[in-house]
Amino acid sequence: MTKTVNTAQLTIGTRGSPLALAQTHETRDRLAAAWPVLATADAIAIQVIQTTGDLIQNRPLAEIGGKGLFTKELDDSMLDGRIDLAVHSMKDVPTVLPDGIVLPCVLPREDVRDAFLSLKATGIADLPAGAVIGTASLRRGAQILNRRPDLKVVNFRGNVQSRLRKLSEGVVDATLLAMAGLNRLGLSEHATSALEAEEMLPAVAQGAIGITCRADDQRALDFLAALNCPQTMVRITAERAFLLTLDGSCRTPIAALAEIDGGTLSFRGLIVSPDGRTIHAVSRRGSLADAQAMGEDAGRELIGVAGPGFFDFKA
Ligand SMILES: NCc1[nH]cc(CCC(=O)O)c1CC(=O)O
Repeated sequence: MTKTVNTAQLTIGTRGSPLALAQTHETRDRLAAAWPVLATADAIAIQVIQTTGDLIQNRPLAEIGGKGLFTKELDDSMLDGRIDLAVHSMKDVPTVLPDGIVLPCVLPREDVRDAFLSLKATGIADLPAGAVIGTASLRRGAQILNRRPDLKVVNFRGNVQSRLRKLSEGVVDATLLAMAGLNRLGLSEHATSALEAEEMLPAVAQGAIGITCRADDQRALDFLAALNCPQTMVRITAERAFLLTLDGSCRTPIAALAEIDGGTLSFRGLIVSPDGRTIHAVSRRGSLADAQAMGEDAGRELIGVAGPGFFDFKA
């Protein structure tokens, strides 16, 4: 059986931020390299779609609330058939996907660490007392306050470029950004240092790019199968199972990191109160095949330790 593939109709949907576009271009290039039929100039179209998270720039994400702030409009476009694939930062993808949409592919994971950026200090430890940290991330703010209760955490949003500008203007003394984003934008020279996981445990799925398609779109599933990185999939499966069990979003102070060492999967997770005073951590080791169960089990342990009301501060 032969089937003619209408390549001109493979359309990738993406947010319009420079980081989202860089990730989409990486995806397009990998598709073109894997599939000669996708290597011609107009074989792959890119469609920029604005999401609610892109529109609302002046409020903390935690306040806007709701899941899928950066994904809903892309999901709707895909279900309507206007796009075939959507490229996401996995960190922004809700743990439960909408009916009819699947995640068959994650690209090889970038640096998972958070970058520390400051013109005044080399790391969290040597910031002057009372220094102001700009971050919109409850996870980052709470972990910093846990170590340095004297620091002041202020809300700080916007894309990578605008945050770098505010840092140079002295609006804040330091900020944190994902190393992965800086690397993908070619801006890693702006990182003063990279924080190891012992000091700042990253967000669930930080540094991973995921590509979704319609569950019934066999052509898209075939194209994506060639791009999937199985190790990254195992790692984010454990981390997302942990997040799902804790019923958290990227707006709750939850952090997790799964790593593969030979045939062993090791998992670390934590939850922290927004003021940084209370931290509960968990770790697990096991086989790669148990990724999902390991994340769930670690999540249940933390619920048991912290009590079900731990996240009651949630909006
Ligand atoms: N929440 C926004 C977001 N989503 C993904 C990244 C960075 C890239 C990644 O983690 O894959 C960022 C910016 C940041 O946290 O600095």
